[in-house]
Amino acid sequence: MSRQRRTPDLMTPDLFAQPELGEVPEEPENHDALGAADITAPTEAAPMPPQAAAQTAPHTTLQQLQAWRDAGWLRRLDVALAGFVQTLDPAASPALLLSTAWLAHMEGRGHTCLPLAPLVQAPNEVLGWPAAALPELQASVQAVAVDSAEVSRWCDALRASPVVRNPAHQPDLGQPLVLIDDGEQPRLYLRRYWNHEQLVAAQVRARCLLPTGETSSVDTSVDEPLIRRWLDRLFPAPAAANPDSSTAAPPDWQKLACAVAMRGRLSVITGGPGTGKTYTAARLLALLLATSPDPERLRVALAAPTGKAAARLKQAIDTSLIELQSKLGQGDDAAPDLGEFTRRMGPATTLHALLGARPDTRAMRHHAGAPLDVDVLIVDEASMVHLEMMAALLDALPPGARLILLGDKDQLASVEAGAVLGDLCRDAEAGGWSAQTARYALATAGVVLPAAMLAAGAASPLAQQTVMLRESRRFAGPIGQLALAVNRGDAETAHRCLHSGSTGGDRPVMAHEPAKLETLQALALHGRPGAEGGYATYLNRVKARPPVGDVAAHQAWVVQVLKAFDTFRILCAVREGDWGAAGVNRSVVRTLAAAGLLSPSGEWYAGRPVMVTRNDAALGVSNGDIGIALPSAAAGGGLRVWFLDGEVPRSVGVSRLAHVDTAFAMTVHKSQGSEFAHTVMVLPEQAGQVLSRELVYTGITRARTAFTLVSARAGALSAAMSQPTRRASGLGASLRGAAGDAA
Ligand SMILES: Nc1ncnc2c1ncn2[C@@H]1O[C@H](COP(=O)(O)OP(=O)(O)OP(=O)(O)O)[C@@H](O)[C@H]1O
Repeated sequence: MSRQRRTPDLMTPDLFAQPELGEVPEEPENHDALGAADITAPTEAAPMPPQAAAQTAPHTTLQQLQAWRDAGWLRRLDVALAGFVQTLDPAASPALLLSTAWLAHMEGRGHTCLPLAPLVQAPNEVLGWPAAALPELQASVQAVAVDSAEVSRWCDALRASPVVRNPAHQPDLGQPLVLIDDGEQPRLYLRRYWNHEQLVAAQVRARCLLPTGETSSVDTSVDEPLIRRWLDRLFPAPAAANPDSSTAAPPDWQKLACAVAMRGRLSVITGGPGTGKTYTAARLLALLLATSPDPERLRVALAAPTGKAAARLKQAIDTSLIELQSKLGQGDDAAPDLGEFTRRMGPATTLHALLGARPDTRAMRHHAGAPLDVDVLIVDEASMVHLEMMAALLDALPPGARLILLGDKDQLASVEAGAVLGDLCRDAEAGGWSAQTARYALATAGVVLPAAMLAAGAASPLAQQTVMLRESRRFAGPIGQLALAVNRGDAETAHRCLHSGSTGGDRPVMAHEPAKLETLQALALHGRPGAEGGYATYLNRVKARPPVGDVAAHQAWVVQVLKAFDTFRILCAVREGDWGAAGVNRSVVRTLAAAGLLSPSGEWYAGRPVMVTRNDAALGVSNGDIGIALPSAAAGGGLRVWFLDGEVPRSVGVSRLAHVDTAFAMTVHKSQGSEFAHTVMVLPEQAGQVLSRELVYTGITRARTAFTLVSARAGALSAAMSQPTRRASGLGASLRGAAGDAA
């Protein structure tokens, strides 16, 4: 890594000094990526000095930032934003410029703010910079803050600038930065993220039942006996207590989750894979219908961050409702007509489509002024919803509508900034229920909440609306054990799961570490030794094309090919490099071509699997959709990319799909919301902080029946497991109402 030497005068400890004269700051570039588009320049309350002054008063802090950029520690954008701040405030202190660049860098890594004290204590860890950066970074941080006890001095330097707003005392005049020093951890925000966080916190607070029950958000019309009657019909009676056992049967968390969702306008149902989140949501819908005074008019919408996850949600809810319909009995007048409701509900959509995202603008068609036309909104895979999207969603939701968030709090957060579900579920494991909730749970669900899970002191309103499902119906075996061990950071058990037992290909969980690329290529071709699998399975089906012109047979063939492709997938931790998704894709294409299974001539060829990388409403495709290029049914018909909507295939001509990647291998990030019978997860030699516990947990839980780890380096899994990610966020503090807003 090349590195420019820093000029000696940059070592000056007093970064609060006025800027030196000399260099013109770098022109700002695409600030919109950081939300700088809504930065307004001079404000009435604090007029900015004229632009001309900026050109005569730059200083060498920018040189330092540029050197860090050249070293690859900062992005161009991070440095450009600092330069932009300096054009707004030519008197910007070095502390402000450094903080701005660090903040932008943090945003690029998924954090919504820059926490000041942790940066002083462990700058490399917070910024994710390599060890080589530590001496310079430490010198700069110490010059800014002196030591952790003096973060207040850093805050003072930031507050001195008119571009930094203190919301407790200053109205929002478009200042690009916001400093929160509210008694919790001092933290710096880009204005946009502060506004999103405030909106989410205010909405969540308003939508949750307060523990006292004395709030306008409480649905006082909750008919507890009616809910109890229906919940007892929808869920099986609890197993009779075993007289020989001293331990009580665990509560029916699913039933509790339904009861809790009936009394607020927000509820969060979290749980690992297969714990019954969608099963519960379907029962909740039946309960809402059964207890609604006007069930025919209840407007329900289903949504998820990706098209694939939305389709899975709809399918799972429909299947559950149809099963329930037969269970409840059609002859019973009191039972809601779930079949009719399923038809009326319509398809599940992506959140982008639901909110009416438009190209080239962040503004949505639906917002507080033009709210969504729904009474109940169920959002699955909520762990993938980033802060900006959650803010847009809550803004567009009518005040009286119910929002039900489903998701696994332990999964990877979105690539974009924020980990909202993780923040909302911070206390989900512990419960934290109030005495009032305990009474309500007993009255409506017959659930006795364990005493150890009741709040010791004041109960949080959000905790009253959050239920964690704890029993996996799908992952009781080795994949579940491995996922659990990873989640706990228990490397020994994870290693035992991966390496004990026979060496044949029949074990559900296996590992090759350290592995060679040839091992991965062999897996891609035929799956595990002795078991059918790999990409040969679907490619052999591609070859069995039905006679040209037979449209029905063609349709059935397309469905078979697409389903066969979904039985096996390679997931990579990173995109670049030999062990990244791009390199593995190239290598797999070569392997399959050498085996005579593919004829990759040019960009498009029969059997090429692709992932859509950009939403395109006109084509009806969403970012993350996966399709396969296959010839159309007609004679001489060209290649089209076929996608599956439930059981129904649809296609788009290849020439119209400009934004796609080959999808033999995809990143773990992109695989969220999908499952494959056999999942192979590839870990590279080097991945630094990208290799996190959440990443490997997410990869493992994509596997339905078999999981294979292919690691370029021995010990990479253990290293990843020891690295849980905690995204910097002030949402928890904002939910507690710690930070007010003067505007
Ligand atoms: N209480 C239950 N009784 C019987 N079967 C159940 C129960 N809860 C869930 N299941 C079954 O377990 C399976 C997994 O449930 P479901 O798909 O709802 O889990 P999930 O948490 O939504 O999974 P994912 O993480 O994949 O979204 C389904 O087949 C479902 O029908």
